[in-house]
Amino acid sequence: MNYFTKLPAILLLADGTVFYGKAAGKMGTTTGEICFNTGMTGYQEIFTDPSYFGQIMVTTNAHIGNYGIANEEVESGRIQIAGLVCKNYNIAYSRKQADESIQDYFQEQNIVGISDIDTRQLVRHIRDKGAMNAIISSEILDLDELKAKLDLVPSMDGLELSSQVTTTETYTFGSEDAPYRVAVLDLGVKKNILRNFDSRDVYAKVFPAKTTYAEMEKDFAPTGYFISNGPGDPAAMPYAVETVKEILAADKPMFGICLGHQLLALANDIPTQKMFNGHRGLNHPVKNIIINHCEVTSQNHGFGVVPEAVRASDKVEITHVNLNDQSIEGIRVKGKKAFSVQYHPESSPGPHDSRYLFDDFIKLMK
Ligand SMILES: NC(=O)CC[C@H](N)C(=O)O
Repeated sequence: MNYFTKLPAILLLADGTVFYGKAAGKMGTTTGEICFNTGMTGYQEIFTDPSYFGQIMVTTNAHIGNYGIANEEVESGRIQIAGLVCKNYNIAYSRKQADESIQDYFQEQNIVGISDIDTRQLVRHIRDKGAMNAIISSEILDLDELKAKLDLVPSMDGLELSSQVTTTETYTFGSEDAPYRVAVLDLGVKKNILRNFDSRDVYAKVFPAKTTYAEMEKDFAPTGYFISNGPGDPAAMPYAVETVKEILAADKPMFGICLGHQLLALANDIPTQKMFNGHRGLNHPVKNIIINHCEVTSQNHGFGVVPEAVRASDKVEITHVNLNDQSIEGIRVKGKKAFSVQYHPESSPGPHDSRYLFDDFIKLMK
């Protein structure tokens, strides 16, 4: 795309609302569940977070692309969002350290976007109407045709997506002679989680989503297990719930983040539910009720554990609560070495308040 020519594009929501904007990224059509992230920075980390697979991302920060793309600043090997909706899509960038422009990056990876959208109006609309599917196109400008395509897109509710983003082969991260060995069940793991392990003397081995507990034990004999973040509906992942149950039965140290938290709840008979609107941003206040301390957290989830079921459970206790909506942000399993949080302590991007949870996991493995 020439810097000066902006071609038309359309964003159609499942409730029939239409936004007209300009083509960004690859010319084409894309679909997914629309969601918004309120972070003021870290767009590249957001684009490459596998938890966003299948979702069209609305960025509320007014400028996207303005500091360019740096090859190192990724959370996985590729862009995972299904599409981008933004206000100012900046092809020119300011940072000397950047390797390329957002436009080259999106074109290389076949990502379709739309810019020049009033994202404040759009976000207020989604906030009031709740999560829904959407379609972006810069090639089909006929609304009936777009609607027909959008009608075919499955709901995120009930969708298993981890098997589409997980590694196909096992790989290791960190130094082989590190004192702790963690088996990572890769449901869509972010690189910064592995970096946080490495910096704490952990040798991690990453396993495909459908690896069983027995296979991980036999192959790696880990000191502890990590259940990763990832996309999709946790209730559609009985295979992973089974693995978590087996790790619990063997009473191995276990830490879960986000999707991993939801699976730890499911393994303790606590159901999960789709949220009206997810939590996605870098400034969500969470209270650690064990030490009576507030953390500002990085979040990205569209499902949650059912709070009443957690409160009624005699198997788990609540460790963290969201101060905006009182949702359950952390649990630990009574009598076991297992705990989890709904938010992202590795926070890439985001504040580092919650990194102590990685240290807590190390203590459990000591
Ligand atoms: N970041 C994550 O692990 C997200 C978990 C789950 N897919 C959700 O949207 O709630």
